Amino acid sequence: MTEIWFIRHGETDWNRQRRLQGWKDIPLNEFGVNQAGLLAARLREEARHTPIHAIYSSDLQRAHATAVPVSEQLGLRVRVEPGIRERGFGVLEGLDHEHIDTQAPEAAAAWKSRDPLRPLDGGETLGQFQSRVISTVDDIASRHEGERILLFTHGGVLDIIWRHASGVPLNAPRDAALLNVSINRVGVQGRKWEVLDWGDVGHVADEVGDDVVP
Ligand SMILES: O=C(O)[C@@H](CO)OP(=O)(O)O
Repeated sequence: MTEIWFIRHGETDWNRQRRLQGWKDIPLNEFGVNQAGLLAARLREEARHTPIHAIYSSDLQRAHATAVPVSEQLGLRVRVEPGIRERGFGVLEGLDHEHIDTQAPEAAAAWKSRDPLRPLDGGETLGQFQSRVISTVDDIASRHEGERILLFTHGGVLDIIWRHASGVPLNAPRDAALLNVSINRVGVQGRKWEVLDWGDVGHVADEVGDDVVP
């Protein structure tokens, strides 16, 4: 088995403003930088009794900047992996949740339908995104059999991971939170994925919310 700890990046201004980022490369805000520091301290303590063997990050700076303080504490380099970047939301990127339906009605409807085949103007279909994420994680896991690794990634990626490991279809309601700097533990053994523990934010107490929809 490979034990993977999926970690969502710290907060950005766009998270706070509820604006969709996708492939837009938005930096952490001050609060997010602080969250990354708290996460790094937590993982340094964890690593004393629970060895961690490798660190991967999405190539988007909000994930990478969350991974860097952890890599410094653990003495491990960050391996950049574009396959675990957020979904490309095309014309929806930059829009906030409040105005999305009026500013881009067709794309917003496609996004909210969660139909894996429905095209999203300028972006990835949900099905393309799912295939990219699952094949990337399977590939990484196969290189780390018997090890424990960290993957710094995004809310949409966590949604795909949770569903795949829990057997919940893409269009069914999700009852798991996708929180900034949360640690989400999954075991991967060949084709069998299993949620070990989800939504651990003990290092930041109650300072985080779930802004990921739908
Ligand atoms: O792209 C975004 O704005 C959100 C969407 O869920 O994800 P994240 O903030 O985790 O990158």
